[in-house]
This record gives sequence, C-alpha cells and structure tokens, in this order.
Amino acid sequence: MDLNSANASPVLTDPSLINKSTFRICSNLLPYSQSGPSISTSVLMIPRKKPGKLDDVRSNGWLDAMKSSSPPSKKVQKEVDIQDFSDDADIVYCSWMFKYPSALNSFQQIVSHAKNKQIVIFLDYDGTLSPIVDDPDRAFISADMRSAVRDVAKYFPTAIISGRSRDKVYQLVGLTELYYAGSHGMDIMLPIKNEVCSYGSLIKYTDQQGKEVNLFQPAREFLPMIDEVFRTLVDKTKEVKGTKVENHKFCASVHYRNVDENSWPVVAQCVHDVLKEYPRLRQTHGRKVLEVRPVIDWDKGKAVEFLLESQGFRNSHNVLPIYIGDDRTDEDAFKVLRGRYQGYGILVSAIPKESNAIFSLRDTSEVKEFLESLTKTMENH
Ligand SMILES: O=P(O)(O)OC[C@H]1O[C@H](O[C@H]2O[C@H](CO)[C@@H](O)[C@H](O)[C@H]2O)[C@H](O)[C@@H](O)[C@@H]1O
Repeated sequence: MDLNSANASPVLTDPSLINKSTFRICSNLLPYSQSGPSISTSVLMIPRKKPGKLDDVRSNGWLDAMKSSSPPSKKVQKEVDIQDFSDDADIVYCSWMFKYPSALNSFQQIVSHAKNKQIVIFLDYDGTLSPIVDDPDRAFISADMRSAVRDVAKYFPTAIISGRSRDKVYQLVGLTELYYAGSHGMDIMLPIKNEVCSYGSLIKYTDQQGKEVNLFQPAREFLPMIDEVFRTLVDKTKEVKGTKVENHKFCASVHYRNVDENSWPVVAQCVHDVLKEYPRLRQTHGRKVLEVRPVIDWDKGKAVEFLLESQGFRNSHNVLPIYIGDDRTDEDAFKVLRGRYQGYGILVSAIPKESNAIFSLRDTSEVKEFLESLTKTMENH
C-alpha cells in the first residue's frame, strides 16, 4: 500500500466491484476439509417446509463452507473408531507439518532471521489466545496467557487484531501496553505519536484510562447500517434455537455453533435474505460463524500494513513481523507478511489445512510456549 497514494480511501463506492460469487468454494479446498481419514458427518437435512426456499444457500456454497468451518466436533469424532482416527490423524498431521513446520521446532531459525530487525507481534484472539468454546461470551484468556502476552510486549510492539469489537477484546485481554484492532481491523486504536494521515483521517479520542489516542475507522460511515442489520438479524434468527448474533460495531456475527446441524440451512438463508436488502454489506465465513461486514477494501492484512507503517516500518529491511492466528480472516494477514515484509505467519491449527502461513502451532498452549520462548531469548540476551 502506497502511503502517498492520493486515493487511499478503502471504501469501495461501487459494491459490485466485490464479486460475491467468490464465496463459492469447492468443499475439498475448504480449510477444514479432511485430507486424511474420512469422517462421517451427519447428512444435512433440509426442512420439507417451503420447498425451494433454501436454494440460494445450497447453490452459492454457503452450506459447504459452514460444514467445514471448524474442526469436527468431539461428538462426530466419537462416531468413528477413536484409535484408528487418532493414529491416521497423527500421520496426516505429521506429513502436513513438513509444509507448515512447527514454530517451536523452528524457533532458532525464526530468531536468527530477526537479527538486526525489530520483531513486531500480531495476535488474533479467539482460537489463538483463548481456546474455542461454545459460548463466545465465555472465551476467556487464561492468567498464564495474559502474562505471556504482557511479557512479550515488554520487548516487542504487540497488537491484537480481532473480529470482535475493539472494546470487547480490550476488556477480555486487559493489557494497556498493546495496540488493539477490533472488527477485523476496521477499528484501530494507536498512540497519538503515530500519525498515518494518508490512510484517511484519524479521530482523536480519550480512552478508558483518560489517555488521548488516535482512532482509525475506515468503515465509520457504516455504523448505523451495522446497527440496523444487527437488530434485523437478531429478529430474523430468533426462532432458530441456539443462534447467537453479536454486534461488533463495524461488523456483526451470526453464530451457529450451538444450532442443530439440520437448521444450519435456515440460519444461512436468514442471513442471505437480510443481506439482499444491504448491497453494501457482504458475508464471510469464520469458525461456525457467519460474519456480516461492509464492502470495503480493508481486512486484517490491511490493518497489519497500517500498524507497521504507523511505526515507521515500510519493508523488510528493519522489521520482522510475526502474526499468529487460526481463522480464515487471518489468511489476509499471512499473505501480507509473505509479501514485502517477508515476515512469518503462524497458523494455529490441530487439523491440516491449506494456509498462507509459513509455520504452525497446534493450539493455544503452544502459542503461549512460543511467546514465552521469545521473552526468554530477550531476557538472556
Ligand atoms: O478474529 P478473532 O479474534 O479470532 O474473532 C473471530 C470470531 O471469534 C469469536 O467466535 C469464535 O470463538 C467463539 C469462542 O471460542 C466460538 O464460540 C465461535 O464459534 C467462534 O467463531 C467471536 O464470537 C466472533 O464474533 C468473532 O468474529
């Protein structure tokens, strides 16, 4: 991204420029499709009522994407012979790790690549700092993980980039020394000293500690629309047991993790129908969640570029960015790191999946170990 570019606004004036058909995905390319042992998932039952009503979501690939949007549940895994499953799965995982080596095993390589460079750490929240749980309101960070993040931030600039609202993720993490970007990077808070005006205007704001900060909110004009669509989604999905809708200020999430799989098509069709009324909004897939967000040229990758440039880093000469994340939305950031920054994307996954990351970590406990290793290296320096 060129900071001097005159046309730096990320808001796309013509929503048709976003090809909504890009959400048609072949199921074997989906992140959580099983390349190893096949696991029988229950057959998707389409309710008999209103024939033809669910055709949209069947034909546009949403249902395939929903089914593959997170590792198979424990219940599904129990349906296959657990011993065979774990043996085969281990072999598949180990061969996958040739392509995405463990960041822990590759730690020395990472550290030596950082010689004479400033490491900057980017962390996703759900599935990276806190394990995935059924209730999004109970996705807490452990005290140990909080300490690991606090310690690493003593040595390296550290940012959390989450799909949640900035306030919510700050409330969960509770560390004042970090940068926070909420709503998939559409709400960034940074100290007054960082000025990145060519991206658009920054808003001066007094934070919860009474400190003056800058806010960068490229989708600000969408605030009333997101609020309205959130309320509509709550209303339209209220009959589907287990659905949960969250308002993340610049985007909204419709969770179906706790919805009976037979009703997933109904959830998808509700969201699809609501979005027909909002051509300037689009839908993306997360882990058992449908995300509704503005049609703007902004994502977690753009947020990473913004944060690096706001700290004076424009290329790989003097910085080594490391981004740790588990979700599809983190792939945009992994791509940016592979480009001009030559940084390291680290995918958190216990299941083999295609990614733009370079390294992998199996779960949140390995994330903690990795952060602690970085801190130890600096302490012993
Ligand atoms: O970018 P992230 O920080 O990873 O946020 C992405 C979404 O995370 C949350 O949902 C996910 O985690 C929940 C708690 O573990 C889980 O119940 C849910 O199924 C996951 O999708 C959050 O609630 C979403 O709004 C975020 O978009």
